[in-house]
Amino acid sequence: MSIKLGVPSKGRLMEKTFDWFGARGVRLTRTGSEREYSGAVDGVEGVDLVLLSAGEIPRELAAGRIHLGVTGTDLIREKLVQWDQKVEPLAELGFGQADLIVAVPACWTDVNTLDDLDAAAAAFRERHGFRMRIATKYHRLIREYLRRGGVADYQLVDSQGATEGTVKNLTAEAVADITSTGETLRANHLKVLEEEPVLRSQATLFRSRAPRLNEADRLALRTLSAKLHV
Ligand SMILES: Nc1ncnc2c1ncn2[C@@H]1O[C@H](COP(=O)(O)OP(=O)(O)OP(=O)(O)O)[C@@H](O)[C@H]1O
Ligand SMILES: O=P(O)(O)OC[C@H]1O[C@H](OP(=O)(O)OP(=O)(O)O)[C@H](O)[C@@H]1O
Repeated sequence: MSIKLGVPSKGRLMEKTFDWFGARGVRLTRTGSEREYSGAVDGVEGVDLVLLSAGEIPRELAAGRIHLGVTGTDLIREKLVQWDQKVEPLAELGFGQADLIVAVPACWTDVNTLDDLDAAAAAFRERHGFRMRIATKYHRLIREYLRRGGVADYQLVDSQGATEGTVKNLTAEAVADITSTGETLRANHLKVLEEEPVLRSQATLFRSRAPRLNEADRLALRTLSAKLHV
């Protein structure tokens, strides 16, 4: 066996993850053609690179199919029930920072807080005969947040991407999504509720609590952890 390190297979998270490891003397590279999902780890023996969708890394860590993994804290908390029993955060990587927020149309001038949203949701149901739709891919986190915030009369509709477009497309009245610069929200005439974010997320290196390691793997993991100072 060997230690398996899961990292995002594309985009900004992949590049910045490669840079973060590289700065600590562990070189991650993609091997093969541009479209082939295989990679290599130089600088430490007994560690394999596994390129995965950021969204699948939580599940792979929980199952113990990878020993270490880089992904956003938002995805860990959304996808793993009792996440802290399944994975341990080893280091925040200082990129991929984004807030999970709830946003409503900017023209809803009297809706600025969760209390306002609750009132608007009740009025919406009264008027339209169905519950206000909030588009998101963060079903568990948002349901829990709205329950704690006392918002009741709503329904979640699933949106796996381009979530801010759902309001214009008339498939939702509000959205709950990740934002960093706020540009996508502004461009789609949405405003964030004046509340603490549901969650502040960033890219983080996690260790799986699942696998039992043999002596060689334990040594490889110790060597890697020492290099990374985690
Ligand atoms: N605009 C952003 N700025 C910073 N981080 C972001 C931004 N959008 C998303 N992220 C973070 O990037 C991580 C991956 O996001 P997402 O699940 O959207 O990945 P993806 O690029 O669609 O990949 P995949 O579809 O392969 O899972 C999440 O942890 C998320 O918080
Ligand atoms: O606040 P901003 O800086 O504008 O960033 C926010 C956007 O970034 C993410 O989308 P991504 O680009 O990952 O595409 P997606 O819609 O497919 O998730 C997120 O879902 C928002 O749409």
